[in-house]
Amino acid sequence: MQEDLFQKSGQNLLPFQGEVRYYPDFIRWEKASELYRRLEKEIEWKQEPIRLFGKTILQPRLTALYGDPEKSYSYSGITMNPIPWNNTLREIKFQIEKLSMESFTHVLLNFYRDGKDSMGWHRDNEASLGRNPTIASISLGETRNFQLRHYEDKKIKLNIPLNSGSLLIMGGESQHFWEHQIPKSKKVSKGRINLTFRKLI
Ligand SMILES: O=C(O)CCC(=O)C(=O)O
Ligand SMILES: [Fe+2]
Repeated sequence: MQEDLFQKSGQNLLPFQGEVRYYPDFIRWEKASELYRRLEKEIEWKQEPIRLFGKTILQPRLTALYGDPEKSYSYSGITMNPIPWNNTLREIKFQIEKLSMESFTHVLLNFYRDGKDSMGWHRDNEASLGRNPTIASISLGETRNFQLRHYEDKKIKLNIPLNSGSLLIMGGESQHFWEHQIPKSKKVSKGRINLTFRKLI
């Protein structure tokens, strides 16, 4: 019983081969709503084309990259040049770095306008992230399901509903052995903003 009190957040949710830690109440609810409203307005959202199986399609969500100006970030056949940090993002970065004791150089932002927006199965395993990257992910707005499955045995699956104000930290070997996605949802009609803080080396 007692132990439950201390395990509400931060314990490793993966059974093996990596770490995924969830902090459901990292930002309190009213503050999370305020940050959502600010970021919806302030961020230079774009719908980027990507190459998938030899075809060019538009991503089913809006994105933006902010961060230290000297490094660009390439994934799924696109290269993004970062926009310099703004105050809202700097404030969130500061709080995450304090909790995780890691430092981050960039944040990739995703805006899922409604349940039709999504992100398919992938691993964040670009060489520019280093061997065992720590990725810190903030959720604001509507709750969406974050699904993980083992890369080799795809039957091993986890579902984590990410609520507004939550922080999810992926680390260790997780990007080698686990892939993740945000599936489409018929139940969701409002927006969710996600921020994934990364360290590019
Ligand atoms: O929206 C999310 O929670 C996941 C985002 C993600 O996986 C990514 O940006 O690589
Ligand atoms: Fe990802």
